[in-house]
Amino acid sequence: MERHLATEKQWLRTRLESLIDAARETEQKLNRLAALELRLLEAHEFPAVLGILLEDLKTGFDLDQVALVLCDDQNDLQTALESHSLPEHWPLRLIADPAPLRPLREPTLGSPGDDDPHVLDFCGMKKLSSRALLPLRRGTDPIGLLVLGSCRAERYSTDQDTYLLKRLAAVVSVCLQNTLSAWRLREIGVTDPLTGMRNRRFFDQRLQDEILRMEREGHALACLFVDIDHFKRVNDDHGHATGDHVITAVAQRLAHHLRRFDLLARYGGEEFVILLPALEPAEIHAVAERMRHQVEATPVPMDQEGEIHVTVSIGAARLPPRLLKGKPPEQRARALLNAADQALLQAKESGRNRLVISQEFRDARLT
Ligand SMILES: Nc1nc2c(ncn2[C@@H]2O[C@H](COP(=O)(O)OP(=O)(O)OP(=O)(O)O)[C@@H](O)[C@H]2O)c(=O)[nH]1
Repeated sequence: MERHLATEKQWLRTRLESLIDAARETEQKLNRLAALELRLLEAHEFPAVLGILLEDLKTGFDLDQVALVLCDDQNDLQTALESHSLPEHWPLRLIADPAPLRPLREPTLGSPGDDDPHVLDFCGMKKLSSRALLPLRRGTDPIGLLVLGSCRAERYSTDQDTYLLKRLAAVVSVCLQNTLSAWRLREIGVTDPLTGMRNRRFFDQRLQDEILRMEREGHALACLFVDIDHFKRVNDDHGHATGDHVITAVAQRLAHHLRRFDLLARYGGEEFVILLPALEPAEIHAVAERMRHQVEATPVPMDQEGEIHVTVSIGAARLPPRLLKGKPPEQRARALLNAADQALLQAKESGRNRLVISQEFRDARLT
């Protein structure tokens, strides 16, 4: 009898210890999940949010795959992501039409099946033994799908409780929406509403960055001021709305000649400013001439009243890497802008529809 009791006591002790171990493990998991959610809520930009989801979640929770599908139904998420140059190996797919995600309303656990949305083809679902599909939603609208995958079949089974996964999906949904909203707000603040090009505020920030970059990388920086000639006449003869249309068309013609990392901004009224890093004097001359010539040669078609011919005057300056080296970036920026502005004035005074390159630029040719 005594022996029997001792065995039972031992069995109970072992059982209790294993329950305590399981509870401890669950508590640790909960703490890790809470910490990850907190980091997500504190992250404000896409690289941070996506890095937490696609890398930290995978390593921190011992998963074999974490992939993300996001709906880009307003066509700007791609632009937002491209502005950050994210790692190419991240398993991330954008879809324009959220329809394939609509049937998924709750987390779906178990082994990958033929019913899984076909938009998951990209993330190697076939190699997984179990997966959790977490629908991301704004109210009832799908905004994406988070996939957690494992090579262990028991990791996600159909009978598992989904409370924590639902909570994670809700936090991820809110974070992704907030990040996109913040990006959209920032974009509005730095975009010219008429032309869709960058505005002066963005240009001023970028100019400082480019000056610092030129110091680091040792290349030159060119600035072009471009002003539509006799623009007042366009407004007077055709009305303000037509004038707006012409400003937008000229902006598009100028933008056509830029490289990915050049910058075109509307500086004000009918004046644009362009930054061209790392170009030789002859290249600056060539690109500015191409812009001037294209505006002259391509009249702006109007809806009802034929087309409008306009020309532009361009003032250019190039700050060579060694010029004003060691001076504060603001001083170098001001010198570059003043030189380009003076050149524009000369282009206007000497007859318009022409390119003038500042004296600094000519001096730089000798260095
Ligand atoms: N439609 C339209 N007109 C604008 C806008 N901003 C400024 N303008 C007009 O642009 C004209 C600029 O005129 P001016 O600065 O006298 O210069 P200009 O007639 O272009 O002559 P030059 O620059 O000397 O060749 C003014 O009539 C402004 O009212 C805008 O956003 N839309």
